[in-house]
Amino acid sequence: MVAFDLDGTLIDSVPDLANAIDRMLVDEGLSALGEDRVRDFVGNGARVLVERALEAHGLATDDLTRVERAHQCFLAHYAADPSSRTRLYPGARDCLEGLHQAGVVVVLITNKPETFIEPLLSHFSLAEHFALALGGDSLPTRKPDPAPLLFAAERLGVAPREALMVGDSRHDIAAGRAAGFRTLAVPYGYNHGEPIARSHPDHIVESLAELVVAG
Ligand SMILES: O=C(O)COP(=O)(O)O
Ligand SMILES: [Mg+2]
Repeated sequence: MVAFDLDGTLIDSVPDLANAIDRMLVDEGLSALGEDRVRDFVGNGARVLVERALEAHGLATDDLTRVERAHQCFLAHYAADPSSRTRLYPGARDCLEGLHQAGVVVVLITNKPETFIEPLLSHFSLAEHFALALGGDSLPTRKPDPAPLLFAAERLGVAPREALMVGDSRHDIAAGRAAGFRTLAVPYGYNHGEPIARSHPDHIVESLAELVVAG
């Protein structure tokens, strides 16, 4: 079984995430931050993304009324336009098709809210590749907690040591290691501005086109 992360691994979604964050900020009377700033905030789900954008404006995130209003505002903007600027990374489709042809079970484990998974996978005609897709709010905990990975392995009857987690961020590598999966990282995604090598994944590939299925 191969478990893929979504944002920063299969799709370059920051242009649409940043657009929705910036629209939310303008609605809140704040200035837009732009893609380069927002890129480093992605990885721990929508609410944390919103909190980091507010913090970047020096606002305290213990104002729960403001955070919740901003969160709902971001979700509405992102729901209205989740894919028009988002691109599939080179090699992603070939990799998924190759795994499919090799008979490998593929699942999606993202920290993105579950509601956005289906529209994005449909937009890129990728839904058929995934036996299971879990979002950041599908279970009580999300990556770096191993729970979604272990849930997927159990649901599909796969031993964790026979599974591989593929991702772009330290949260993917930490979750994979904690679940007993092997880990493979791509260096082109979003990792809070840090090189993913610092997380010591078992493998790093420059492109998913290089992903070789072992065993
Ligand atoms: O939405 C996020 O924060 C990150 O999503 P990902 O887990 O697919 O990278
Ligand atoms: Mg990611």
